[in-house]
Amino acid sequence: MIFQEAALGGVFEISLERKVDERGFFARSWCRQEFEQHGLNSNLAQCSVSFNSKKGTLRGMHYQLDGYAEAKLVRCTKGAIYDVAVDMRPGSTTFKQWTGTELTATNQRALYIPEGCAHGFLTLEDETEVFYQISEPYHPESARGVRWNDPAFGIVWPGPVAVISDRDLIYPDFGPT
Ligand SMILES: Cc1cn([C@H]2C[C@H](O)[C@@H](COP(=O)(O)OP(=O)(O)O[C@H]3O[C@@H](C)C(=O)[C@@H](O)[C@H]3O)O2)c(=O)[nH]c1=O
Repeated sequence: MIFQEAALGGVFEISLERKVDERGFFARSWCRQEFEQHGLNSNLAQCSVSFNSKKGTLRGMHYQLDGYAEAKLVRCTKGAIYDVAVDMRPGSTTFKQWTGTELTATNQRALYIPEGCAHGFLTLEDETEVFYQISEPYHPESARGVRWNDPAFGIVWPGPVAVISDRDLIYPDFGPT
């Protein structure tokens, strides 16, 4: 696997290192040892699939509170997404900054999002499937979110939002509580 750290501390773009032959290729998509060598969280509590019927579906921006904070490895197995992480770690040098990248079934790239970052994506095609590996169990009581268009973060999305859950639509502006 090829690890490239993003501008947001601890976020990595991970590409496949393909071993190509006449049949196609073989490539490792997750490896505990390589994750540990790069200082990434190698715990794996669950894998999940998110299917999105329509282009312009936005899910996010989600995170879980300390104690249940998740590291996520996100991959697009059908279609295409613009995948975004926002740094929600007070004290981090990149607090409130964001990074985004296109993950597609064709580029086969994954994004690693560390604990303390909010995560979300916008689908760029109909019938897009996203595959997650997540380090911690789902704990809805600890789930939190920030709004996709909150000016506190200024995320620049590559297209309009057509489908979004009621919950994700109404997160209040981020600020001191
Ligand atoms: C996230 C999650 C949801 N669910 C259930 C709750 C609900 O009935 C249904 C849909 O849940 P949600 O509306 O929270 O799904 P969704 O909005 O797709 O939530 C996901 O968004 C992206 C951006 C992430 O980063 C994920 O970690 C997760 O938070 O699935 C689980 O059973 N386990 C899980 O781990």
